[in-house]
Amino acid sequence: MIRFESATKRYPDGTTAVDALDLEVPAGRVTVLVGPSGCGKTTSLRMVNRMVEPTAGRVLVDGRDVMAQDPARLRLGIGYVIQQAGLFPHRTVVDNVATVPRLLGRSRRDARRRALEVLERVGLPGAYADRYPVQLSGGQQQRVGVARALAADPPVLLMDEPFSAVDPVVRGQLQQELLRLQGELGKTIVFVTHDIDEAVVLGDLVAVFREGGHLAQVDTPQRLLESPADAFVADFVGRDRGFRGLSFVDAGDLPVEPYDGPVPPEGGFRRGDPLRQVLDLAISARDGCAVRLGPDGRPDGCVSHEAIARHLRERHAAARA
Ligand SMILES: Nc1ncnc2c1ncn2[C@@H]1O[C@H](COP(=O)(O)OP(=O)(O)OP(=O)(O)O)[C@@H](O)[C@H]1O
Repeated sequence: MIRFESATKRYPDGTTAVDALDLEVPAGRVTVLVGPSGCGKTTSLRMVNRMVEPTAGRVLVDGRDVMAQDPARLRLGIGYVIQQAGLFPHRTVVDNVATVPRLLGRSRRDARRRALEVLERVGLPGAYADRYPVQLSGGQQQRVGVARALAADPPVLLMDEPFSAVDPVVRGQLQQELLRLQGELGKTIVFVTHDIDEAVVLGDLVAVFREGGHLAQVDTPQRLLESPADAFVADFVGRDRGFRGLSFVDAGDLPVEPYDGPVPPEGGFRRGDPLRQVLDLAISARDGCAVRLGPDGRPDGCVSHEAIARHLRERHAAARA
């Protein structure tokens, strides 16, 4: 677990980059720091591995003040991924990834084996190993950056806008791959982005910063979308937050009506699917109904968008009661 205790960074020119940050980053989860440009996200992230040293307050990793630890040793347990991967251009992909295991004293052969193993994990099989970074696409370079950060198997991973330089489609793929990888590895990840959609997709917890290095709200994505703490957060999470919030609501207890038609061209939904998908299906269907599929893939009911709206009204009333 990482804990910021009134962590503050003031620069000599008088800029307060981070102002008395109190934040608990739970172990084994993804915590996203999000906010407009210049609000102190990167500075907060870099206080974890001592690339930036707090001028007041403390940052603890597993209960130990980072300032009491040797920076080089501290960083061996903390992977770091940055925008545009930051790869060594004159080293091959496999050598880029093998750098940290080599630093940790592994033999050349051992480090290479480990590098190939993590490259495979991030979706880059052996064929890419001996290429140079310039011979890879932006998305592939980012994967190498992630592989390099994972090579020493650190419990903590710091990721600073790692997917901002790639196009939206590749970005979506990288996000899904990170979630899959995290499902297997369970690292403690601190992820910086200025994109609230990315924050909501990736975060178990989302910390919204406002200008001046202040924390505006820390919550689960669902709570953030449903109950922003104030007008700043509401504005930052965006106007369609109500609709996006439905991504976190399960369609399991939607009341369905009998249906004996075929599977419609737009497809159907299943019990565990998010309500956002069901509502979208209902709105796009010609008759205004989303078809539910049973475990055998055959339709077993349908729900109209009016019924979904009623269900949501009842849900809100129950939450208020
Ligand atoms: N070395 C420095 N000296 C003075 N001010 C600095 C220094 N480094 C950063 N800052 C200021 O600290 C504030 C926070 O910067 P930081 O990089 O943490 O913001 P950020 O939220 O990560 O922004 P972005 O999304 O644009 O990367 C900014 O106002 C920045 O100009």
